[in-house]
Amino acid sequence: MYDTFTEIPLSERIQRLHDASPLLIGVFDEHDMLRYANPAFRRALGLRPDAFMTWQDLMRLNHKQKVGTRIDSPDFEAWLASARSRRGKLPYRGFEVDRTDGRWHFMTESLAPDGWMLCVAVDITDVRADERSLRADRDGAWKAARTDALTGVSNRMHILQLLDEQIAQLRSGGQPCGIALIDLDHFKSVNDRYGHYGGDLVLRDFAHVAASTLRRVDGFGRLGGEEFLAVLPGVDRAELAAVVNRLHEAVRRSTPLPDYPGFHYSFSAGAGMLEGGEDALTNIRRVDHALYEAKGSGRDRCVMLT
Ligand SMILES: Nc1nc2c(ncn2[C@@H]2O[C@H](COP(=O)(O)OP(=O)(O)OP(=O)(O)O)[C@@H](O)[C@H]2O)c(=O)[nH]1
Repeated sequence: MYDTFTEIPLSERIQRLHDASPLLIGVFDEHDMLRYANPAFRRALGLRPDAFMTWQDLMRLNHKQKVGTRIDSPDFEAWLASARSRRGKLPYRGFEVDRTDGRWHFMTESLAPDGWMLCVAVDITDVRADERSLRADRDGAWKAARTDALTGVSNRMHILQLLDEQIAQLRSGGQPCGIALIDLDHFKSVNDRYGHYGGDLVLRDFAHVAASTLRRVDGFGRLGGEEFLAVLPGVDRAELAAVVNRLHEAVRRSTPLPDYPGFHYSFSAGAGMLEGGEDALTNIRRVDHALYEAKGSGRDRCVMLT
């Protein structure tokens, strides 16, 4: 398509506007890999013109080089897990971002049904600065209310809320959704042998491994104790089984206790497709039966509901 006055192709005109704009414009694919970023986006996040990476690696780079997004948390992995638990879960959201150079951005995320995401941010450093600390406190409280303090993933309330949203989607004719109820095996003996602190390290490791294995659109939260729930929109039974299988393999490779490099742990899972005709707790009860069966038949396995 051509601009009628100047004969410049519209796509090129849009490209030039992006290149010159102080707006940060970035596009991530369904695997959260950066696929497009305009120069302002690259400058703000300290990215070279030819660099493409996942959002997680981008945040790692920002944290290491102290550029771009300000990440003050002493536990970077917990910060990452917490940020991921909210990232790309809604069709649209906007939030304020604090940068290491003292500037502030209002970042928006627009999600397409296929998982691609458009991120556009505007500099708001000079706007309503007086109320910023108030807003930051409010946002901090909002996040804390949805985050599991030990592992950084969604807490019980937040993951059940994500589950409710998927049930509502299903009821309005939306995509299918898989769920997996996961329980670490023999966790009491992990605590007995390595102490409560050792047990906590294992819980954090599992949350980290799961967050790295699942997709951005997936929900993942700790229901309590050593029990977790994964919510996987858009998968069928075979894909659901493959995801849990990948998680099993990743956990088998993991060595969460630095003082005991030979220590490994496992989990059992019950998994199935979400039923739109049932509420969240009834759905969880169904996969809980499968989890019980997985425990009873030897652990370190997943039982899929038919
Ligand atoms: N370290 C630590 N332990 C916890 C936490 N929450 C719950 N636990 C412990 O997790 C253990 C769960 O034990 P059980 O429910 O008996 O199950 P299990 O030993 O994992 O055995 P199976 O589930 O049958 O494989 C208990 O010892 C709890 O004290 C926590 O936040 N940190």
